[in-house]
Amino acid sequence: MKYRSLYASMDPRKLSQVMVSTAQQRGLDAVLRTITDGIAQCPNTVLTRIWLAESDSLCEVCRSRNDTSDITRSLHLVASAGVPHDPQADYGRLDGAFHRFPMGERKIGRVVSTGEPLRLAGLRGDEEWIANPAWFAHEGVRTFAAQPLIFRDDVLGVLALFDRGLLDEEAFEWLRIFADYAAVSIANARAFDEISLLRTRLEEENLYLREEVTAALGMGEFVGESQALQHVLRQVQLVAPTDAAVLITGESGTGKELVARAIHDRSPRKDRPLIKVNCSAVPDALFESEFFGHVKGAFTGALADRPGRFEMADRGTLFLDEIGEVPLAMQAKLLRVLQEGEFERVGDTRTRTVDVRIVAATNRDLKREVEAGRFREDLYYRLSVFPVHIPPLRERREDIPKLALHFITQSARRMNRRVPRITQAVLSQLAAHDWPGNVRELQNVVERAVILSQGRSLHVHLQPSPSRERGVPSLPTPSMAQLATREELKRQERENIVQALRLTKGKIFGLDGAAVLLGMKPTTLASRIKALGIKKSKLDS
Ligand SMILES: Nc1ncnc2c1ncn2[C@@H]1O[C@H](COP(=O)(O)OP(=O)(O)OP(=O)(O)O)[C@@H](O)[C@H]1O
Repeated sequence: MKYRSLYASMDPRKLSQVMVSTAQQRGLDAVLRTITDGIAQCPNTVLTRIWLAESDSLCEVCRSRNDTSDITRSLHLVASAGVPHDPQADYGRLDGAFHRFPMGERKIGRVVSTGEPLRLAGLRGDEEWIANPAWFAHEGVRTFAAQPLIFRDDVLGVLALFDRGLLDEEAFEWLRIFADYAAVSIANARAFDEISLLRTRLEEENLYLREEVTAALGMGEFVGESQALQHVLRQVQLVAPTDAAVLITGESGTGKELVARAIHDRSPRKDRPLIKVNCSAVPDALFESEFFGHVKGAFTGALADRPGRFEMADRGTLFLDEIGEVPLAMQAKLLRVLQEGEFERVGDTRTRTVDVRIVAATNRDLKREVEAGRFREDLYYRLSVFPVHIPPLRERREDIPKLALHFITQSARRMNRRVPRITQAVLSQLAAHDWPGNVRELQNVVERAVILSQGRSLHVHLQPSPSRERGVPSLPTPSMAQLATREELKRQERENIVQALRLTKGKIFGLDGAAVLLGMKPTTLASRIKALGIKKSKLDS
């Protein structure tokens, strides 16, 4: 048997290369493999192995063997590599006879329990402690060396080496330095794995919560078929896949946030977060920290480092609601991050970079704000690359019945109640109202009405709408005080049904059918339609 140079084991240059390669790895498995594969390349190495102290339940091999009875820590073989004489032998296997050692048992266990290294050079192969003398002889093992892997006074495990050379003191010292370095890498890799796991868990949780919130608030679903809303939706489809900044304008409660979410959800950034800043809710003095974060001690109350909204939205979308409320001094800093993607946390000198798509919204006339000198013109143009305007509800009254029905169903479901009936009269009332608070006001009014209805017909209480006085057309409302002849009543009933059928596009059954609007059983309505000779084909006239 021909051996390589006896004293060339643990070549320091080779070891330092392995250290560099190890530093480039992140996860624990990769770090362990890099260490053992690296040492296996040193001259004379037969086999090198790492055992780490952990409980059986954390060990994959023990779990797969259903051998997780011992809940205390023992040593588990986690990495192995070598250069066998027999090319068929697999020295990378982890599940062999020496997979697990109880603490303190045999040489490996004792190195860990004492924290003392061990070097046994000049072995003959017949020493009493050797478990497999035939293997020692076959491989020509002359040295067994083991270094504890110690990180911050904690013995993590052991790095062991079976070598064909006579490992001298100096080489053994190199192995100790290497083991210290390996222990730090292992501890860091474990921390990295834990952080990755937590991050994945947080991302999953975040996704779950976002879906829950979306479902609970009925977000993401646009209701309404008016030309105006369809135009908005077409703009959303167009701009969403790009990275262009969007400025959404419209009165309060028109659905600006809904549009912002729709843009994000239809964009390539949809798997990253949409972070919202309500600029009207941030005190002037805290804007900078809110946007860019701060470092510990930057100001009174800055007890720890904190990332700002820009960092949180990295690779996602930042929704700046009420952008018109951002103070002038802050606008310059905002412009810089929009132009260069760079900023510093408050109290920090390090410049950070982010990749954020901006969607801003305002109910102010931002152009007028620019003219009045309250909003920077350059920032205005940066933000309004693609403007989207949502008209107020009073300019798209045809959306009101559908929206009302949508909110009735949604509220009833949320409150675990039967969906109350809504009559034509109530619908007329809603359609005629001016809705200064727009869709949100409609939603609130309907929600309140659903609570009061207790599962019966829906009644709403609205302040008289000024629109009536201005002669905005409303749906006919039958008056109880009016006396009518049989013929008039029949005509009114006919008109009423025709009106309801027009609103539902001829649909009788279902939650969005005319029967619900009229508060009738669908079968009764169907027979009335027949009796009154109403033809669906004539509804448009
Ligand atoms: N077309 C629509 N279909 C369904 N729901 C809508 C629609 N438009 C708005 N809403 C709902 O109305 C409520 C108000 O909408 P949103 O918060 O998006 O308005 P906003 O314009 O951002 O309001 P503000 O200016 O006060 O921030 C939300 O619950 C939203 O889901």
